[in-house]
Formats: sequence, C-alpha cells, structure tokens
Amino acid sequence: MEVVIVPDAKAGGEIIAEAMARLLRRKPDALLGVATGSTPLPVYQALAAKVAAGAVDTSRARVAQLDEYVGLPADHPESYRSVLRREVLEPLGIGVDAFMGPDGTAEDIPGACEAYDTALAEAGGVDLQLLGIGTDGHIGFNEPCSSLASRTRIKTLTEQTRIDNARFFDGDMEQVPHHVITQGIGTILDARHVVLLATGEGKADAVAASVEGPLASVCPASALQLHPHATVVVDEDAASKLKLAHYFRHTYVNKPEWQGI
Ligand SMILES: N[C@@H]1[C@@H](O)[C@H](O)[C@@H](COP(=O)(O)O)O[C@@H]1O
Repeated sequence: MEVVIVPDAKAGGEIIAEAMARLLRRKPDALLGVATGSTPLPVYQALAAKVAAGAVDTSRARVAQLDEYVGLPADHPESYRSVLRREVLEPLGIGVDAFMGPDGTAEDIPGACEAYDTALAEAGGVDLQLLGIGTDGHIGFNEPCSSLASRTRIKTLTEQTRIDNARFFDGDMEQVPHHVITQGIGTILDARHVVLLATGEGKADAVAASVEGPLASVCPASALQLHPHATVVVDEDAASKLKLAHYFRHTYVNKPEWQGI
C-alpha cells in the first residue's frame, strides 16, 4: 500500500486526477469507479479542468457507481445516480450510456445486486476505483464487520452514517434511507487500482486504523491492505495519527516522477 501525504484536499485531487488522466491516455475506454461524498469533489474538479484544457479525452471513458440508496427514486437529487450525473458525468462530458450502477429502485434487490456484479465483470472490471472513507472506516457502504469477501449486496446503515449523511437531506437524518446497495469489499478489491482519498481531522482515526491497524472487518478500509495496487492519499489532518508518516513522506518524495501513483 502506498500512502501519499499532501498539503490539502486540492493537491490530493490533482494527484488522483492525474492518475486518471494517465490511465485514460493509455486506455481511452477505461472504466473509472467513482464515489460520492464531499471528499472526491476536488478529484472531479481537477479532472474536469484537464478535460477543458484538452489534456485528456474522456469521450470513450466509462464510469461505474460504487453504491446507492435503496428506495430513493432514481431522479431524487440525492440518489447517488443523480449525484454522479451532476458531479462527474456532466463536468467530464460523459454520457449516461457510458455509466453503470446498481438499481436501488428494483423490486428484486438481491437480483439487482447480482446483476450489477455481473455487469461489472462483463465490462472488463474497474480499472481505477476511487474511494472515500466513512468516519467508522467504511468504504462504499460496507459498514464495520462487513465480510472482507463480500460481493454487491444490500446493507443496513449505521446510525452514525445516517447522521453523517443527513447534511445532504436538509440535516434531517429521518430522510436518510436505512438501506443501501453497495459493491462488496471483494467487488471493490477486484478493481485493478484502488485509490482512497481522505481529508480532514475527522478521518484521522479511520485512516490510521486502515493503514496501520490490523486487517479486520471491523475497519472495512483495512481490506485495502490485501490489494496489490492500493494508494491512500491523505491531507495533513487526515494523516495526523499515522505513526509512519515520516516514512511515507520520504518514500513519496524520492519516487521517480514517471511512476505516478
Ligand atoms: N457511501 C459514501 C462513501 O462512499 C463515502 O466515502 C462516505 C464519506 O463521505 P465524505 O467524503 O463526504 O466524508 O460517505 C458515504 O457513506
């Protein structure tokens, strides 16, 4: 696992957007796995700026959704499908036909979950999966004690996650659905490159547990320790509880530029 400590969220966004741009130059129809939440926004902004500047072409890029609320109509402004259209597809000029995600409105939720895993595999798998992290260490919506081998499935949110996400629902946690569909941890680990971005002091404990703690389902993001190409990009605040911060800085500063992340 590589840990990159950056001064702020904007710098983190730039490094990850550059990794996506490099991938798209090498593989124009790459499948980008994208996450919702506030944290990844600087990545999408930096990538959109590269597209606008003609530094990368997204005309053949494909986008895959990480998770979704169950029961919100697809056109609800806070369904993750709507959020990703707004924050990723439109700014990057990617059409909805190049976008795939689980159907949170399906009557047969287990069937929709299985269908999504199949669709991801048939699409050739995710090339780069961007992740944020919950304050409890969740990735996607894999809450603590999710199976490290899990596939896409329905999960019940913890009260803390519903409180954290209430800000997108007029501050009213009662409006936050209890159930979600999320790519499983096993599904996420199938991606060829997994990149987790964490910013702010509120993520420092979760980052330290994920990177330096034991591999344990109680901290779902620790599963990244199993991945052969996992990159954790953190700002100074989110890195503040890492014991090996000095080593991580030293490694990154001395890395050849051509290698990227
Ligand atoms: N399902 C999403 C996660 O994918 C995201 O990582 C998390 C953190 O969001 P934020 O980046 O806003 O802190 O929120 C939600 O739970």
